Amino acid sequence: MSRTETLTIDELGARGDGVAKSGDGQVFVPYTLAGETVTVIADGRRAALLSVRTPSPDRVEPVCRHFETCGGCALQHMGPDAYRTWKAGLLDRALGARGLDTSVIRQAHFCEPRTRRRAVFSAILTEKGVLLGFQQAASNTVVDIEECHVIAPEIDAARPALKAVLEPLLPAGRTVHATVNLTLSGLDVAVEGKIAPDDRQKRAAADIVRAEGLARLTVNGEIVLAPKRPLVAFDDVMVSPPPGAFLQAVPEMETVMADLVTGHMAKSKRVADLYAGCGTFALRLAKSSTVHAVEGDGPALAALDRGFRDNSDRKLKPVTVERRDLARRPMTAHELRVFDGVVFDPPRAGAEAQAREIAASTVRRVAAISCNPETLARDLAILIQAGFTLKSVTPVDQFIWTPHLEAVALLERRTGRKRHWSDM
Ligand SMILES: C[S@@+](CC[C@H](N)C(=O)[O-])C[C@H]1O[C@@H](n2cnc3c(N)ncnc32)[C@H](O)[C@@H]1O
Repeated sequence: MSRTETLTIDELGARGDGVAKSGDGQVFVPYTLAGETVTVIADGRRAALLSVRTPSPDRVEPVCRHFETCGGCALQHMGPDAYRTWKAGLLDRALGARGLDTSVIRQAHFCEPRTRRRAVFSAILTEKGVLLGFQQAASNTVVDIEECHVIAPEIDAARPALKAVLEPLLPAGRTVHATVNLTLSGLDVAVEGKIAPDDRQKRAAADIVRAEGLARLTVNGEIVLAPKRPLVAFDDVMVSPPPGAFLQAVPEMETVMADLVTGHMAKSKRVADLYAGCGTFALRLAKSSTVHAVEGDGPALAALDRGFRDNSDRKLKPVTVERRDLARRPMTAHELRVFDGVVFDPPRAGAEAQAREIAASTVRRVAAISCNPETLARDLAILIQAGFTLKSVTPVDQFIWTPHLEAVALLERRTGRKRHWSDM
């Protein structure tokens, strides 16, 4: 049953919500800051903010008119200094909770607003036309945004064109997702959802794609029109990503991460790049090492492979590819014996099974990239137990105003383990 309460916020939790004591337990209050006294409507452990009675000195006016309605950002009400301290501290907390050495955490890198080159919009056709934006926090409601301070200006400016493309494709009332990647050739738009547009609908959408100068439009993986081949550059290696491809969110932050990874692998002759995507790291590493790229997504791996073959003038060392589900079938310690370096960059759930195999292998140098400090800390602990030393961990904030934090960890050990992890 919901109740109105006045609470004092003790701290921000890992998801950016204020945490307050209430009765015997804790209550989480979004859009609050440590030290604030707030009035809320609480329902169990969640509470909705009614008013801020005593604002924190760190409180600022949010830059976006949709803040608190659109579920995209959680922390625009926090001043930049406090935000940066809190954000970098997420890594400190996650590593500290596992008893790991936090003194090796390096200075964080922060992206600027309006730099994200990949956006996953929600869209729905209503009586008012197409609504395009992000889903309200903890709800299916699509917030029709009129501005966004996170995405690149090219994507923000294309919102009317995107609505026009979607209008002929959408049945009324059906929510779809449109992944928009800003590529060197223009916008690559991949629509996914329970829709099956007929030829007439696709022709109408294609006309708008052409008129608006979009690079490509696909619906559920099928090309509607591709006037240009979408291209991205991993340094000077050009790759054509598949529809809706995973790309690191902010190009400048990708460069920071890639420099860390390639610098750490500089002495490794044979590198395994696990969870390789379209080759963000693999194709850069191939400048100085032979690379075996392993990835679960077939189209991403095909793009990586073609990127390698199409860039023969870049004098890359050999790159081999393998499609594999690394959660179910991690590369074994035995398979890893031929590599002196391993890079792994898993999704949020981390790479526990894979980390155990690396721990049991003879691999001596590892770069672990992660967008989840908690699973990263778990996977690092497995490696450290097996004799690796954590040389550095660098926080990279490419998800401004959200509680998501990327990090690059670099590890080394003198000799590889001989025993399997199950012996431990
Ligand atoms: C965080 S992305 C990193 C991609 C790439 N390293 C990059 O920087 O662009 C994680 C990648 O893991 C892949 N992936 C997710 N689950 C996987 C699994 N079980 N086995 C293999 N690859 C998986 C995704 O398709 C995605 O390409």
